[in-house]
Amino acid sequence: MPVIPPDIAAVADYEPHARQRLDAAIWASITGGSADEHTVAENRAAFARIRLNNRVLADMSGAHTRLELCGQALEHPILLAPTAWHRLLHPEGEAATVMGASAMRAAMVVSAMASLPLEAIAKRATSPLWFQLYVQPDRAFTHALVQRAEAAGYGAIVVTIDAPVTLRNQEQRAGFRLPLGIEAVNLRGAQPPPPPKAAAHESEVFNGLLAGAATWEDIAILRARTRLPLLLKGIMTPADALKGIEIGADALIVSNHGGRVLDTQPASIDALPRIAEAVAGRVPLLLDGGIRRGTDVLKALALGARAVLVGRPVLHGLAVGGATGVAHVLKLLRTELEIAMAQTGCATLDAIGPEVIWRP
Ligand SMILES: Cc1cc2nc3c(=O)[nH]c(=O)nc-3n(C[C@H](O)[C@H](O)[C@H](O)COP(=O)(O)O)c2cc1C
Ligand SMILES: CCCCCCC(=O)C(=O)O
Repeated sequence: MPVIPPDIAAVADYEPHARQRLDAAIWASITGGSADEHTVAENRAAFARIRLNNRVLADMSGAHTRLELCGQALEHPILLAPTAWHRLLHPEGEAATVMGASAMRAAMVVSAMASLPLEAIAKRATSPLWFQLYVQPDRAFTHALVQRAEAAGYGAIVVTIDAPVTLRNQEQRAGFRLPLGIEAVNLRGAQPPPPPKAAAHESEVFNGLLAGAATWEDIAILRARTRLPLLLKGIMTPADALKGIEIGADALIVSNHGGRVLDTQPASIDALPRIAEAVAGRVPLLLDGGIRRGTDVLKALALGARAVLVGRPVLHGLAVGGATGVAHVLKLLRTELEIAMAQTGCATLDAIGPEVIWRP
């Protein structure tokens, strides 16, 4: 049984312990963002800028954090964001993560790039599991993968739409390579993308990397093919949010991919209010990027999100303490959320509204 280091009082305290345990290139790969990492920093800075109003003497009897989302009853609004290759961080990989998530009754979004078979992960789950999809250049394979997730009992499909190409300089400088024996096992057997047609002087982005990239047309096809709720992850503008609703998405995830895609995008929490205004309650919004405190969860809910997802802190917990570390990270966040609800006089998630945000 791994012991949680005694100096851990908040999720950020896991970070130095995880760094100590991990190879430097793996650390760079999970911590890093895109290019100069302005958006990574901004995701945190934006939460810190938002101020809260306290409310005193509220009746908190019967207080709870339960909610319903995409047809599923959840104990609390803190989900595990999809993240690739958990065996990089712990020998049991996603099997440990899902046990930690289940212990805290947290819904987990399993990455298309998971390092264990999606069926094996599902067998260990006792809390809701959703499957995250990257549309593969091999579309027949993509649709078969969705069917596998349906058959294994996943409760929703989350299509990530913001990362057809990325620029990860910290990862490149550290020379990150997947170690032998760790791979995205669920993508085995997909036809590789067509070889780049570009000659040396031509664009390897337009003629190579983007070959087979998804478009809105693919989302419409997926919508028609799955009976599961379909979520789009990577929405950062009202225009894309409205397009997603038009195409039949059941929920939208406001996300800049933890600052790992387009550097100098705004913080996801800063993008949320305008998207919430445009969406006007037609579909639920979720948010990720920089959630490190229960007060961050409360702020996201106050500004229009129904739930949040957490990325890196879960990976830090996994690296330090396996399933126990994951469960502890979730427990810390949930307890902090409950404290923040008590201090702002909100007995339920529905009671968390814009008035908890302090305005000058
Ligand atoms: C190491 C790592 C791997 C990730 N892998 C995926 C992935 O496979 N699919 C995906 O949609 N998002 C992926 N993401 C993005 C997360 O789902 C999420 O958007 C982001 O981590 C949220 O920000 P946070 O880390 O500040 O909580 C990854 C993020 C990290 C840090
Ligand atoms: C071309 C993008 C590959 C990304 C693999 C996993 C992921 O999403 C990440 O952020 O890392």
